[in-house]
Amino acid sequence: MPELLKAADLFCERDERILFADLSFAVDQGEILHIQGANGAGKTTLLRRLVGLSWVVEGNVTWHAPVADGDALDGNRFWYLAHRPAVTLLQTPLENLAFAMALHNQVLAPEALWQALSTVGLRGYEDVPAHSLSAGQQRRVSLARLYLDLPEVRLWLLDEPFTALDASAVNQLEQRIVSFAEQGGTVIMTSHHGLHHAAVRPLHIGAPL
Ligand SMILES: Nc1ncnc2c1ncn2[C@@H]1O[C@H](COP(=O)(O)OP(=O)(O)OP(=O)(O)O)[C@@H](O)[C@H]1O
Repeated sequence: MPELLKAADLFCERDERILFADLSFAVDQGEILHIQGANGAGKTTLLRRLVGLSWVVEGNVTWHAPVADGDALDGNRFWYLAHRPAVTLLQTPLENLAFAMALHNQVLAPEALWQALSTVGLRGYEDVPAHSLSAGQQRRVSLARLYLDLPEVRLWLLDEPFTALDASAVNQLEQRIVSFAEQGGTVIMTSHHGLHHAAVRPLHIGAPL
């Protein structure tokens, strides 16, 4: 079976500093690729390149089909949760989640959205504007997408998903990531937070920590 995602000979230079060079790796189904590195090492830049949102990384990325630099992947088949939670502050958590679904050309029953929000601890906050939520609650709005049942979404790209979460939410997200991988899903994530499981494969970029 071909790898789900393959990156070859990636090279990135910013402001005359080489962030990474000759970087090659592949990710298979059921794996969790944990991109690690110091602040500024280029983790977000790399993740954006894998999704096709970066124009500054040379090299080849293949996700079943070639993904050119600046050529976004088919968004219906993966979740990309960026470093900042993509939450529209004037919308409620429910509206944010429904909008994310619409971008995926999906319509789920409202009960499924309520359930996902409840799972991430936002019961009672479904209908308040997101600007009145705390940083951790806004992160949870973004993470609620990971609790929707979308069989065609087999890849998650998560940029620092644990940011602003309390200990129990960190624990819950760890378990969710692991169970997704155990069901054959693939996760590529950046995090300064350690994740310990047999399915985790570290990928270190930049100078040794
Ligand atoms: N738009 C930009 N223009 C110029 N340099 C940039 C730009 N975006 C990022 N950089 C630089 O690229 C380097 C890598 O940034 P990136 O956000 O990928 O790092 P990171 O490893 O994700 O860091 P952190 O752990 O702090 O989130 C940084 O030195 C940053 O200043």
